[in-house]
Amino acid sequence: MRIQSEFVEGFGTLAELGPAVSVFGSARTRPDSPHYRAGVEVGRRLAEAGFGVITGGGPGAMEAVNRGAAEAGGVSVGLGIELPYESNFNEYVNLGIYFRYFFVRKVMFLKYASGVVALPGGVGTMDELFEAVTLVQTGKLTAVPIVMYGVDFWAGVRNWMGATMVSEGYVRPEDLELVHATDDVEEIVELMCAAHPSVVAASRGAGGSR
Ligand SMILES: C/C(=C\CNc1ncnc2c1ncn2[C@@H]1O[C@H](COP(=O)(O)O)[C@@H](O)[C@H]1O)CO
Repeated sequence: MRIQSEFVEGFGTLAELGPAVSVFGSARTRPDSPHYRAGVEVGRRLAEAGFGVITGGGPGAMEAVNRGAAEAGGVSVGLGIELPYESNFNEYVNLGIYFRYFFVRKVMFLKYASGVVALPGGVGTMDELFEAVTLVQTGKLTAVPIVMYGVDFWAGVRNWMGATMVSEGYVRPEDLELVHATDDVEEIVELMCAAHPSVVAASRGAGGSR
């Protein structure tokens, strides 16, 4: 059965991955944009700190993050998705798996994530980000840092959650603290390192930059 084989292949391939951060973001981010440059920096700094990256393996922000990680010598995972039109891994993926089913792929994004970062994006990015928030909020996923990169970009969502969801009683105020927002790539790396001190120690032992 195709669904079962996708789970088996995903678990089998990723089980030995080591610490990695799942990074989501728009397929449409242009290579000449500040958000693409930020994605490259996120990938590069996470790799230097000892974390692999996991993206959707596609273009835009996914490519940027894979590029930064691969160029820094890190593990650069792409979880590709079969789409009605042709889609390939971006050239910076060095460990790739293809999925037909979004829901199987989403399990893989989070089961192997030591943290989650959302770069600016559209509905796909929102879906992946809020899946992570929901699983941590409900205790189905061990709490890991979840970061929105781009304070201005995400401000509307964050403000609405506070002003409407919390005040209507649909979200607990403390649940807002599950998600950090920053414009600083170093803060992302610090959050991941603080949550996973063993990665920092191993990275130092291997001659890493931290
Ligand atoms: C639309 C374009 C390419 C689509 N290719 C994708 N390949 C892999 N993963 C994708 C793709 N499109 C969306 N995703 C997933 O959703 C997130 C981005 O969605 P958004 O709506 O663009 O924010 C991303 O994290 C992927 O996991 C253009 O060439």
